[in-house]
Amino acid sequence: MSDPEIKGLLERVRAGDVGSLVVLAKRVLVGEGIKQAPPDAIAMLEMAVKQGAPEAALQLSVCAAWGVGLPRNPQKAIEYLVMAAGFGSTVAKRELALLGCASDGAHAQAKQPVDLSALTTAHGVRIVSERPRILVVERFATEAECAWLIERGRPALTRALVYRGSADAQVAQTRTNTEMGFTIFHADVLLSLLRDRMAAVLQTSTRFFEVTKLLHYEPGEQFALHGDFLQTNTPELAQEVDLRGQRSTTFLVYLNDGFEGGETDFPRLGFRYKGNRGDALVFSNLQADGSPDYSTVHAGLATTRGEKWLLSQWVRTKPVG
Ligand SMILES: O=C(O)CCC(=O)C(=O)O
Ligand SMILES: [Fe+2]
Repeated sequence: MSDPEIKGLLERVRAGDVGSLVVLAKRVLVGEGIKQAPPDAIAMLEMAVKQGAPEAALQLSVCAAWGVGLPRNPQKAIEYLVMAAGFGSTVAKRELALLGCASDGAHAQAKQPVDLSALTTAHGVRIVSERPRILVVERFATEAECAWLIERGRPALTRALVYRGSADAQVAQTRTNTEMGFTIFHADVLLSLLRDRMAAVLQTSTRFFEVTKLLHYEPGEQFALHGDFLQTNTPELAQEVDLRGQRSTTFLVYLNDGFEGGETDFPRLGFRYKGNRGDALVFSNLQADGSPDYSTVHAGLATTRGEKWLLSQWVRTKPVG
């Protein structure tokens, strides 16, 4: 955002425009065109909430769920969702329904925390291979959760990129599909709990998780053979691995049915997997000594009919800052 744009925004905020206050708060939260100051951003969002702005309550629900600008507190996140629903937000009402919560805040009146354990626990983990470690979790996500994630991410899709010789990602013919990342302005409470569910399967913490990606393949689009571990053959990539850790694990959730082809193919293992909607495939990318395991190279094969939607979570060996 340029200086004149910020100036205009500040003027509208001073004139009492609550919508502009929310826009400004979001910029301040991430430092876009203005100095980053998360506590100020939270204070602005709280001010906007006092004026009944559903967008502000929704953003606060994300901040509380993800621990951005606020200590991580899923119960508090749900309180903000209830507030947004009270201000008339249909998105908040739908998200609360998905989380199994009443949108009238009945639990708050009863002074009872919402039981989130069912949302953050996974059942039916099946070991497909010990070495390399491959797991399948059927019905990891519900149909409603899958539909929600597709709907939330769809508007933000852009061409998927590839990391090659440098730390900057590039367009490549080997990756022709589209993707989006659930950054703080696309994320929501549900996804934060789904990541807890993934962490429960992996017996780790979401602190090691990169930004969760939504992948979309139209017929003919593919993600050609690749390893998810990072190459360390250039100084930039070696430094990146030193600093941020290797990509140790990949967690994929298949979000739709009804396409042909489109399997995740591991040619060196003679293994191919195509989940039904909600099923998860989890695999390790590293050997026991932490070096890349080349037997885990894999491809997202092109679909021959119908589109494919997938949630892709890369997990590092070090906390992601
Ligand atoms: O689309 C697929 O099946 C594979 C996706 C993938 O390889 C990844 O996200 O790392
Ligand atoms: Fe991959």
